[in-house]
Amino acid sequence: MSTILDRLAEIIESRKLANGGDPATSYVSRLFAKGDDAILKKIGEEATETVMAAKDARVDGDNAKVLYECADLWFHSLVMLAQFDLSPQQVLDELARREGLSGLEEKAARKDELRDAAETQKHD
Ligand SMILES: N=c1c2ncn([C@@H]3O[C@H](COP(=O)(O)OP(=O)(O)OP(=O)(O)O)[C@@H](O)[C@H]3O)c2ncn1[C@@H]1O[C@H](COP(=O)(O)O)[C@@H](O)[C@H]1O
Repeated sequence: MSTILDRLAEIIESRKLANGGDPATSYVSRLFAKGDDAILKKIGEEATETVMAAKDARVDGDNAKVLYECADLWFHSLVMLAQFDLSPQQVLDELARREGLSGLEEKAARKDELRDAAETQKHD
């Protein structure tokens, strides 16, 4: 059974100009026609709006606005993934790969790697 992420990704893919998408009738095609900068600008805007909604929710208790803005952010992230020929499944696979790996352990391992790389450079 396909998920909403798969179905949306499929619709978004069909909106690419190369697949017959029409900027006159489709918001997504319009974004593709504008290109990288317009898509990335939307991600920045939607991320900021999500942060602002979350901050406001702590004051006015309107958690629904957080959901609404987060949906906008996820949606535009799907458009960005399609622009780079990536799929939501690949993001889910990356999350699955990280399953059970503590963020703190991963961070410590990354620091060790950086330290080792710096040591190697010093001795080169
Ligand atoms: N899920 C969405 C979706 N979520 C948000 N949006 C649009 O994203 C935009 C969000 O931008 P803002 O909140 O900043 O509002 P705005 O001021 O209108 O935006 P801009 O003028 O800056 O573009 C709005 O125009 C929303 O309508 C979406 N547009 C489309 N979809 C899905 O994508 C499908 C294909 O859409 P079309 O390509 O338009 O047919 C649709 O059937 C939906 O399933």
